[in-house]
Amino acid sequence: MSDTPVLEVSGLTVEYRRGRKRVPAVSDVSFSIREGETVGLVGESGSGKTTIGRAILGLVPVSAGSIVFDGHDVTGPAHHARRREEGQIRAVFQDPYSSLNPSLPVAASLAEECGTGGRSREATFARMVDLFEKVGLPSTVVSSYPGRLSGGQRQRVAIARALMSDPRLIICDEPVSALDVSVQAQVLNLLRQIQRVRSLSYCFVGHDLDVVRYMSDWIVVLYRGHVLEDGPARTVAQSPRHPYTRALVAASPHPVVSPEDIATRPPSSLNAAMVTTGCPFAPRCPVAIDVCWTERPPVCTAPDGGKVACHRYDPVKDTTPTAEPAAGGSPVEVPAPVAPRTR
Ligand SMILES: Nc1ncnc2c1ncn2[C@@H]1O[C@H](COP(=O)(O)OP(=O)(O)OP(=O)(O)O)[C@@H](O)[C@H]1O
Repeated sequence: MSDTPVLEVSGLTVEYRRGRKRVPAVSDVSFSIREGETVGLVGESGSGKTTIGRAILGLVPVSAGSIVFDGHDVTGPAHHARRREEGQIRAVFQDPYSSLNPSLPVAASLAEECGTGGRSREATFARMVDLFEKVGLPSTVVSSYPGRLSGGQRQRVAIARALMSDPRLIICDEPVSALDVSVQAQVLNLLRQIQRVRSLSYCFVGHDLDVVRYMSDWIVVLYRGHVLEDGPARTVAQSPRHPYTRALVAASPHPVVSPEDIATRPPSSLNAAMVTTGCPFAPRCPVAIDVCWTERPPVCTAPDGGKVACHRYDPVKDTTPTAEPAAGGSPVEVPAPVAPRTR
């Protein structure tokens, strides 16, 4: 794996319009992806994972921060056009069926979407057959209609399609969530195998920490658009520092709280207050203390380069407490904030 960052995301903030309001979906997110590396974005529904992927793909406007790909600023749709045309950043989404034209054979659908790149029809067709073989599909699939393919085959087609332009980075957004468990491992292993051969970089989006851990070198844990923790995948999954990550690990393979729970949770005035002042996880944190409701947590750097945004992080013990604080208890000594840095 090279040390060269292929992608550098710094202070990314994305807001969506809801009526007259602009609501932040992603706030001040920073991470980098090196050549041949996989960075996993994990968090429950609504944490901003897909929005980050879409911002990298240039599909949503960026309110603040920057996205640098291969040394070039590609922040926002306009700056991104050239890289997108060159196909250097591609995506594999959860539902491959939605992006295949059901009324066209697979080959025609792919040629229509990806273009021929200056190649003849025959050469394009031959390249598809070659890529299909590499992703474990029979060559007959090129002339099949999408509706005739299994979910696993369709996802393999989506992977082949992403590879058509020889990309350097692929955004894998929940690529196995819609597949049978028996097929999930096959597709994940295929992605890993392709990565090894091509030194591809992945930004792997998922809500299942086990899957994200399996695929990633580095994991970024998101909660309501904020990074609560990041670090080497093994550390985050096996020795989580943040109370939220600990809850995610304990609940894996299911998120700590179901999406339905979040959707039906009434927004209290306390919740509303914490959005602008305290830690976003405070309303659900088992070890939150007064300061967690009123002040943004400092971003502390752990010994292995990982970061944790938590008032209760103890840099000496390199952990956060797991028990409820005693009534009126005071926080552990909080280290001076360390500016987030890309690795
Ligand atoms: N087009 C949009 N317009 C307005 N709000 C949006 C839009 N897309 C996403 N959001 C909001 O932005 C926040 C982050 O959504 P996002 O889909 O990025 O999260 P996620 O972690 O990928 O969730 P999921 O796993 O359910 O896809 C959510 O509150 C969501 O409701």
